Amino acid sequence: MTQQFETVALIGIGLIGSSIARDIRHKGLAGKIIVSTRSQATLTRAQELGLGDLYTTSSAEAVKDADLVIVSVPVGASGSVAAEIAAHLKPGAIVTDVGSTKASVIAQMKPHLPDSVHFIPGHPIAGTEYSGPDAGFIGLFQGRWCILTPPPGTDEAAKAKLRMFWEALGSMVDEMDPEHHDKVLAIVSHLPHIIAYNIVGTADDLETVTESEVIKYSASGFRDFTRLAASDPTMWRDVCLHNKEAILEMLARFSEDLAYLQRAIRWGDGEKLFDLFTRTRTIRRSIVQAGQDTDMADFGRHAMDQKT
Ligand SMILES: NC(=O)C1=CN([C@@H]2O[C@H](COP(=O)(O)OP(=O)(O)OC[C@H]3O[C@@H](n4cnc5c(N)ncnc54)[C@H](O)[C@@H]3O)[C@@H](O)[C@H]2O)C=CC1
Ligand SMILES: O=C(O)C(=O)Cc1ccc(O)cc1
Repeated sequence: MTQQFETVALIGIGLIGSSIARDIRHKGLAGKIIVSTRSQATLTRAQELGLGDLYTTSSAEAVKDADLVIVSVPVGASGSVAAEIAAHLKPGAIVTDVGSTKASVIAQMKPHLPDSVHFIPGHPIAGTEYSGPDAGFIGLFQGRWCILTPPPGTDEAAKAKLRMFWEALGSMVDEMDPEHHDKVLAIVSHLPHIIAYNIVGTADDLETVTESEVIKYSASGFRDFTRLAASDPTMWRDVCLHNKEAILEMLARFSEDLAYLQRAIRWGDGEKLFDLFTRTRTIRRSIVQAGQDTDMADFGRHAMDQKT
């Protein structure tokens, strides 16, 4: 594939940042990759893995010659990263992010960024429950959606360049307004994680009652929840705090529907249960048909052998 950017700066080099680094290198999309992260230990690990060409703990230093800056940090840290890099960005650079929430990231970052750069927030809908630079792998974004939430009036050429970048990583790209993104992601991603954290927590509280049978028999539906509930605590704390309104709205809807289900069970209303379970099965089948059911964690474990 041909080079798309002279210099790319990656701020944050965990699961997502390091997967992007591996893909950029693998596909030859940039002349130079600059890796920056706050902690020296993570930076040293990124260097050992050979994820970039230059390494620095200073995000200001990292961005100064970059044509594309990708911020891949927990959403609660977006504002401080924007404040650190703002005065050092190259005019004409594209600044993007990969955060799981969008309205809050825009509110945190935009006020700091100069008009001389193109700020185009993004969110690849691809990941695993693992984190850190070792967890990334080539091909994470292949066949996955990436949602861009460009502010009104965003330069079309810059948007097209970023779109081409994600397409080169194998993604399908969509555009949305940030509030809509946050509502959609609240139901398809944030709520499932919160439900998983909750059910695993409840089971853990019951351990004295169940005498460790939860662990022993966990090759059942519970096991699927434990995968999601093993996701990074910092990342998911930030998602909850930064998509509060949409998550609370979806949780309220969820609780109402759960009460309906509870009532159907209490009153032995088999028809209601059967109808719901039939409807949901159709949804699963359409997801499988659309090819969106790959177990990313298994794929990740397999692909981690490839490294860079
Ligand atoms: N994990 C997943 O499955 C997905 C995560 N995302 C989003 O991607 C972003 C990054 O997530 P992951 O790569 O999974 O996290 P991670 O925990 O694997 O990596 C986070 C990186 O950010 C660095 N970092 C933390 N605070 C920082 C700061 N203030 N300044 C500079 N670097 C800092 C850490 O050292 C680490 O390198 C998050 O916003 C998350 O919401 C998006 C799609 C999927
Ligand atoms: O591991 C999983 O099943 C995920 O759902 C990965 C994921 C986590 C957060 C995102 O914002 C997007 C994708």
